[in-house]
Amino acid sequence: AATTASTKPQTVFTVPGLTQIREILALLEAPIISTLVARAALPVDLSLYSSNLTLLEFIAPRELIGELTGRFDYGTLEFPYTLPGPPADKISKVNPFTPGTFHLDKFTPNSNLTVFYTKTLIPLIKAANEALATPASSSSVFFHLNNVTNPDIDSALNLDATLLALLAHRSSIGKIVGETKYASNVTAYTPLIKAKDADSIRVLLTNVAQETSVLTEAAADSFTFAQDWEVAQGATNASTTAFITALQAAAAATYRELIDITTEVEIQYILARLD
Ligand SMILES: O=C(O)C(=O)C[C@]1(C(=O)O)C=C[C@@H](O)C=C1
Repeated sequence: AATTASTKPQTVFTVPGLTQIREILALLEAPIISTLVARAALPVDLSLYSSNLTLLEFIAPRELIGELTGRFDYGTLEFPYTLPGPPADKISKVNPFTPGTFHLDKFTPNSNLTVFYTKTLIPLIKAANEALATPASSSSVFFHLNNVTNPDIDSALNLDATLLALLAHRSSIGKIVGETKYASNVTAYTPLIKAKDADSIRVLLTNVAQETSVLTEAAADSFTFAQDWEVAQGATNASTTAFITALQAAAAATYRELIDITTEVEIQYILARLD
């Protein structure tokens, strides 16, 4: 049999099982929460996220260089079928899930995420930062920079970009979760896809117990990471500070949004599965 085999090596990747893909989602939680905590240790200047959207101006050239230098040319999603591009999400004008794209290395592929980040999460991060036991004029927890008009803006924007990229990456894995769920129940999904019945697909793929478990883990880890920052500063009441409470609120909002967007990506993916 070996002599008749194609000379072209061909790897067939199997669709991961639900346990496996959930483990991957779980492993992304620590970097997300720890970046969130590190970001909350720096001040938030709201003007960088509102009128002129300086954060997006900061990110745009990085994305452009990534594109021009081929850093996003990592190939197509290697599953045993042709992946169609799910349609644009409800805010984007352009398709944020281009055919074959898996990692979505870009920082801002999903407008829902960007809007959530700038409008909802940034105010929560600001509240957490202001609850830190540090002088209001200080630029950071451990040191003081004397240019108060520039409170470590570049560090803050770098952490914003990293956090956005992690959130985008986690959400894009919804495509794989979608494939896992479709593959394990083709007979149930097929008629719903043919009927374009997004609501029933949502009901079929939602798992409230798993969501509770994901949210509980995020709450526990945000507590631990935030407490570590307080301990490092020598806080005596390190487990009950306003910073920890505020940080946990930010983490809870982040994970609620992540589950919602991941669910939406799963639905969009499955809807296009038979195209
Ligand atoms: O683990 C799953 O079953 C998923 O679909 C992923 C996920 C999540 O984002 O963590 C999303 C929707 C489900 O209701 C539960 C969890």
